Amino acid sequence: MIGVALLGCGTVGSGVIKLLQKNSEIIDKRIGESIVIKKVLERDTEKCQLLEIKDELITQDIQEILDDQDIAIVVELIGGIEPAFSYIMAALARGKHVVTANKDLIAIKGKDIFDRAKEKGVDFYFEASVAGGIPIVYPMKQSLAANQIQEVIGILNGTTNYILSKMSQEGRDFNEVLAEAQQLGYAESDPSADVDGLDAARKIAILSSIAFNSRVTLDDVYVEGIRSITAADIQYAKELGYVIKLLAIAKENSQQKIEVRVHPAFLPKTHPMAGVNDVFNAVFLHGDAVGEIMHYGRGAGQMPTASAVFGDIIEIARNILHHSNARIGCSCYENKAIMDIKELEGEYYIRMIVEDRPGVLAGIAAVFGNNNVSIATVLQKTSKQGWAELILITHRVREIHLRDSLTVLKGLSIVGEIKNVIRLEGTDREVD
Ligand SMILES: NC(=O)C1=CN([C@@H]2O[C@H](COP(=O)(O)OP(=O)(O)OC[C@H]3O[C@@H](n4cnc5c(N)ncnc54)[C@H](OP(=O)(O)O)[C@@H]3O)[C@@H](O)[C@H]2O)C=CC1
Ligand SMILES: N[C@@H](CC=O)C(=O)O
Ligand code: NA
Repeated sequence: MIGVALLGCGTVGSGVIKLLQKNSEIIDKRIGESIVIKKVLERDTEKCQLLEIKDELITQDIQEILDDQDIAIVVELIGGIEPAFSYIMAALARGKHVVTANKDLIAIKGKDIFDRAKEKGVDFYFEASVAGGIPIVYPMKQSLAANQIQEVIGILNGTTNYILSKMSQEGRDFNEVLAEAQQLGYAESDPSADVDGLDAARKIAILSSIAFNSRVTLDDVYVEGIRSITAADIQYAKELGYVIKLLAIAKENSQQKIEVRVHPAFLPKTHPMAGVNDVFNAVFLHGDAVGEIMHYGRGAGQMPTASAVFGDIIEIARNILHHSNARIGCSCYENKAIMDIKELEGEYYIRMIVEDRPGVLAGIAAVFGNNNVSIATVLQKTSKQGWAELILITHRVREIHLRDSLTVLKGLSIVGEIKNVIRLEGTDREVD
């Protein structure tokens, strides 16, 4: 028997219990030993009772779990930084193995946790923390371990992908779709973490650390969310042959600097990630040996996330049975610099309101030209009371030059408003 304690009986915790109730026979046969839930920490005991968990298993006291010698694996599913961090550190200190889905914690406190796990010779697994049910953490640490990873591009947040998909395909309103995503159990307890890009930033911090063997924390990630995306931007993207996705991007350049950012992006309709819709996530990566690969599946939701959590429990159980715990630890043995977003080079979509009269376009083009920004595409749209909407796509330019141009343009009387600026991604992809 391998004893497990669950901390938290919310969306994911309940999923883990349901999965064991449904598939315990097959799980136990695959491991060669039975997995038994010995305790569930939950402040709202009614939630557990609904799942037909025996009353005596439910506790509100973490000490009962820490002191129980029969509990080998602690599964943290309460979320947030505290008390999750203290509970995990205490469990590791007691020689217990830990599984978590908590990307908030790993992206900030990862180093402390990995150090403690190493010191105690125990396992710390976190597959569900990135892209929910999609296997990506373990494959990167294991199956792809012989590769130098050059880039990782992810759609890593189910809630925002669901919102953008519904806005794009059904023309629905942002707030209405967000409420639906919350209802479906996709969103974080504070959904601004999803909408403002923080959740995806935490996940790409974790993947970058694994990919480039250097600790990347949440503070290192440049972040923009999706609140600025309007129906007009989505429509122009379609007209120009793109879709808008919230992308999480990590690359290593030739000077071993790490570029790590989360922002909405225009992605060509032909890109493999352009068809990733609704709550689905995808991680697209390039390794020097494997070439391009894409992992695709449900990035949020009760049972997909429980699937990833349980995969970790099973792996640890096997390690316990074969006395092989702590085989796969943290691989951040380098200390690489992080690139400033202003050093970025890329193509940009710009939507602005300008005066609709002769010479205006030439004036705007001159500002861009003077700042080394070359324009690839210009569209002029609806003209209202002397004002027109101008859509521009740049060639590949330095972000600092684009920002300088926009600062000058904002000061011109011919420019009413810069409505939005969105980066393009995946336009230079070479298919090998
Ligand atoms: N939902 C998803 O699709 C995914 C979630 N995750 C991650 O999984 C974790 C859990 O998420 P999720 O299940 O959605 O969250 P929920 O809010 O549904 O569940 C968390 C549960 O933990 C309980 N809890 C919180 N603090 C304590 C505490 N101090 N003591 C006892 N119980 C506590 C909460 O009770 P109460 O309600 O009373 O606060 C709640 O029942 C998070 O880290 C999240 O980021 C990862 C991938 C996908
Ligand atoms: N809120 C997250 C849940 C999984 O991490 C998301 O929407 O992807
Ligand atoms: Na995962």
